[in-house]
Amino acid sequence: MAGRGAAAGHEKLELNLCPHPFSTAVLVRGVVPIPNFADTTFTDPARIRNFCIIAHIDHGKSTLADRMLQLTGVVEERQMRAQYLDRMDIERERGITIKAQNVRLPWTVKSESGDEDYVLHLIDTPGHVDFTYEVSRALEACEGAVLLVDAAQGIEAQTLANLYLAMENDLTIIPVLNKIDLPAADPERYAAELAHIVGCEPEDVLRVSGKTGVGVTELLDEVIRSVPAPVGDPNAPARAMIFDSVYDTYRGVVTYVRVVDGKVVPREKILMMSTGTTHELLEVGIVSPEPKPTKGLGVGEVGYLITGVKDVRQSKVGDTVTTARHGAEQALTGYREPQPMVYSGLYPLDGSDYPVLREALEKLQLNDAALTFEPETSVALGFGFRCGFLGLLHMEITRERLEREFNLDLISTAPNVVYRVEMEDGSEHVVTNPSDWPEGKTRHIYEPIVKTTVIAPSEFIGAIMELCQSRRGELGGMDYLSETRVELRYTLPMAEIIFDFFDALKSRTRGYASLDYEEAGEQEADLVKVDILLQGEAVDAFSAIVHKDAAYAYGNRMAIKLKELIPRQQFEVPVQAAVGSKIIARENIRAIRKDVLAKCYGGDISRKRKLLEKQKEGKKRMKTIGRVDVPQEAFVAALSTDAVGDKPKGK
Ligand SMILES: Nc1nc2c(ncn2[C@@H]2O[C@H](COP(=O)(O)OP(=O)(O)OP(=O)(O)O)[C@@H](O)[C@H]2O)c(=O)[nH]1
Repeated sequence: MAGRGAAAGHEKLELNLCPHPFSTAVLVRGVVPIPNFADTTFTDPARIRNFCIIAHIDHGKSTLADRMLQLTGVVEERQMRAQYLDRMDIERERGITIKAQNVRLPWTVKSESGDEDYVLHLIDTPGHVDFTYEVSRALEACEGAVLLVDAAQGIEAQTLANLYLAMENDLTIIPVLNKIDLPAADPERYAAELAHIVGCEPEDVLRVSGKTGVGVTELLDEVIRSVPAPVGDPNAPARAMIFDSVYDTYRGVVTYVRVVDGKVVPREKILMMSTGTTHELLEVGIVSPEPKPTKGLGVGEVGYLITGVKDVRQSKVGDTVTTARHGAEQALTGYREPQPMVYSGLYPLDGSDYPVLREALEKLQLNDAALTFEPETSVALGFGFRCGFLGLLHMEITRERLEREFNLDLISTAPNVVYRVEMEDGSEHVVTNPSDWPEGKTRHIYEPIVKTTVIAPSEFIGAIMELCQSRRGELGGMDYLSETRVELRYTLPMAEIIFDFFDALKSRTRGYASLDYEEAGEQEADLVKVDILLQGEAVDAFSAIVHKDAAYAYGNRMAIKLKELIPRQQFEVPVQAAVGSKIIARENIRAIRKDVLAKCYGGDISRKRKLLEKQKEGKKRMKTIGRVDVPQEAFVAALSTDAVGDKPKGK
């Protein structure tokens, strides 16, 4: 059957956890390129197979990719580390893939007529719903997809979402059950389930264990057998599709492409077709699994280009690269641009960190085209930025990276979705921030909605329906995947789903339900802006846009929370929640005069002074809202996730 791939020739590979292969490459010492492999560019397309692995979160894509790296010999046993292709610290700590990665693998199929050498390009894709756009890019660069399903869990919501994406892209699907080594694995049952949705026989479902390596050789053989070879015209003007671009501190932007027609070679002038900009190609190469410069890339090949450009926005994902002279006339069809779905304000706890935050966001944006930000000011929080994210996990990860990589202490306001407001006077406003909510009479308010798929054991149907209804959901349909598992489809307002929905769903289904959703336009909604007032003054950081029926609950919750968090002042402070000029909730913080000298009778004046100094220091850290001093911790605590019910749905 299959033989081994070329043996790797790395002398020493440092286990450097860097965002992408390039940073590693600079630090790797003594890497000897794999003989006769790096140079095999301009491979005959008939000998190339481009495929990806798609699966629900945690079903084992990265682990299976690890085994493939080992089996094909591109990474040696002693150099192996888990989740080899997940190069960001955060990815490895959380055990999730955020950036798609690609790697070139040699594979030899042994047959009676002799050995046949092939080149496989594997694209490891992220599984979380926030990063679906990465999956869709990866799919564009492939002809086949390995659809991986955990043999102890069966099909989950993102299994279906990814399968549909792959089918839309006309990819050949190879259904595979993973983790068959687990005692709880039930391959018979789930092979039938998988065969049913893919439309094949249960015997056609391959069974592997990414952990032990069982069945992986057969899987690679199957990829060669069933995934079609790429087709393209080698003599036509070059056309390569950008499916990812990352920023590297040392090399500038590294653009990952799949060549469709013609070829790209170093030192050539290339044209980015959507922007019309030209750049000189400084380096062309492949990733296997570290970057290796080559003489060029031909039809069907996947690799990287370096032009010295410093900003990923100049090398847009979905764009077509061609040669500046005698280039192609017609661009390839691109991807849809990632659109921010969730907005939140990010403020430095220490106001003097504002320039650092700006620089940090600019740096992150170099590598994350989906991140948007613009300056905003808040009476309560000072100077900061309104940032747009793909979802809550994206937001959480961005914030964590900012705090970790740039040493910043940040406070973020409650996230919100984007609303469209039509006023009586005919004007229209797009609201990404509650404080931008227009004054005056509104005619129509629109909120974004999502199509949601929930998969769970059928005993939980009632609980799921109840939850969805309480979140203003509309049932779209229900199907049984097997006798005991059911798929429910709901249309829900995005604002209801992105915050704590997943947690609520998990707790009502004892963790058995899985969820996926996709944007589905907008709907008219009865929304109001709730302001929180301290002594009659609105605190912008606490304002929120909520459904009319939820306004009272939000106002009440925040008022109670703030009453607990804000220290008593020398006068009574009313905490109110208001919709327009109507007060809907009220709490009082009773007056107190704190005498710090109370315990210090008689004696030493220097001790008294010290206490007063300490009190003064403490006061400096307070923000003054009107006459009310609010400690920063109160903002942090009031905006913390449980205060507004916006727990993210990561893993
Ligand atoms: N027993 C067993 N465990 C496995 C197998 N494959 C993966 N796992 C475990 O399943 C968990 C998830 O594996 P990953 O490879 O990180 O999953 P993933 O699908 O890449 O996850 P994302 O990158 O977040 O989408 C890890 O704890 C793995 O050790 C397997 O074949 N057998």
